[in-house]
Amino acid sequence: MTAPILITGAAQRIGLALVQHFITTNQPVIMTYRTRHNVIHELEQQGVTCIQCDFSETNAIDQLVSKIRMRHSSLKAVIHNASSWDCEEKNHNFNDLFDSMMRIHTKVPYLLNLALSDLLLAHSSVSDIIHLTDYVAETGSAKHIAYAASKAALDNLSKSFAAKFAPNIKVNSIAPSLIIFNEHDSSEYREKTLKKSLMAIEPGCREIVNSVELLLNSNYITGRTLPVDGGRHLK
Ligand SMILES: NC(=O)C1=CN([C@@H]2O[C@H](COP(=O)(O)OP(=O)(O)OC[C@H]3O[C@@H](n4cnc5c(N)ncnc54)[C@H](OP(=O)(O)O)[C@@H]3O)[C@@H](O)[C@H]2O)C=CC1
Ligand SMILES: Nc1nc2c(c(=O)[nH]1)N=C([C@H](O)[C@@H](O)CO)CN2
Repeated sequence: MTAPILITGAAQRIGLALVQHFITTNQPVIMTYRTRHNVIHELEQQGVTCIQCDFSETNAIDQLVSKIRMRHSSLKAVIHNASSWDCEEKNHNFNDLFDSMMRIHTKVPYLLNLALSDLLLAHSSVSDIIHLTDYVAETGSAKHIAYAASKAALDNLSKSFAAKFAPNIKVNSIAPSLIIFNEHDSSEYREKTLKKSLMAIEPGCREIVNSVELLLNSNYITGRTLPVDGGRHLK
């Protein structure tokens, strides 16, 4: 029985694209969702283990880990995708904003990596941890200050955990810039955002699927950050 891949926050967009990709490759998947989107039923019908989990709740991590342990004795990979793109302009309670950003983007991956490390080590070959960070982890963001700081902390976890778990577990970050817009994004915002990168396109989720597969298929890349940003750093 092939060990499953765990993907957090995978009921929509990039996380869902990863789940749907692994279904096509017959790779078992455990996914977490906060909101039970309509797609969840379909995923369950396709054999995906779907676990409801709101990481803002105190016991969420312990409950998730125990549910995983009840069914599985090893894991092929853990992909930390769950995220909240919140900002100071929308949330003026800066104390809460900072704590929620750090919790979902840094504390949850940190605690899950430590709690699940024995299942990753039990995998029959080298396993993987992949953190979805962000281009702004490197540059900062005046409009998403706490968000960017939390993603920078998440990126730093890749270095520490890579050193701690080598050679049995590879640990890397993927740092995207624009991958997919949100439905509510205005045409002005879209136009402005597209101009931020050299490629000037909205690449779509396949870019992240390809990046995840590259890391999973490597025997040598660890402790690194894979930038997926259309050359934004050269604009
Ligand atoms: N989309 C893009 O262009 C870019 C994305 N990224 C990163 O890539 C990853 C995927 O991005 P994208 O698909 O846009 O992500 P989304 O903004 O669509 O969020 C993904 C999921 O995270 C879940 N989530 C949010 N907060 C919590 C929580 N407290 N507990 C549990 N789940 C939670 C959401 O659940 P719910 O459905 O209930 O809201 C959502 O389904 C993220 O880490 C993001 O930061 C980085 C740069 C660009
Ligand atoms: N959790 C999320 N994080 C990010 C999103 C998103 O929709 N959800 N979107 C972006 C932007 O695409 C940005 O990269 C370009 O404006 C960043 N992070």
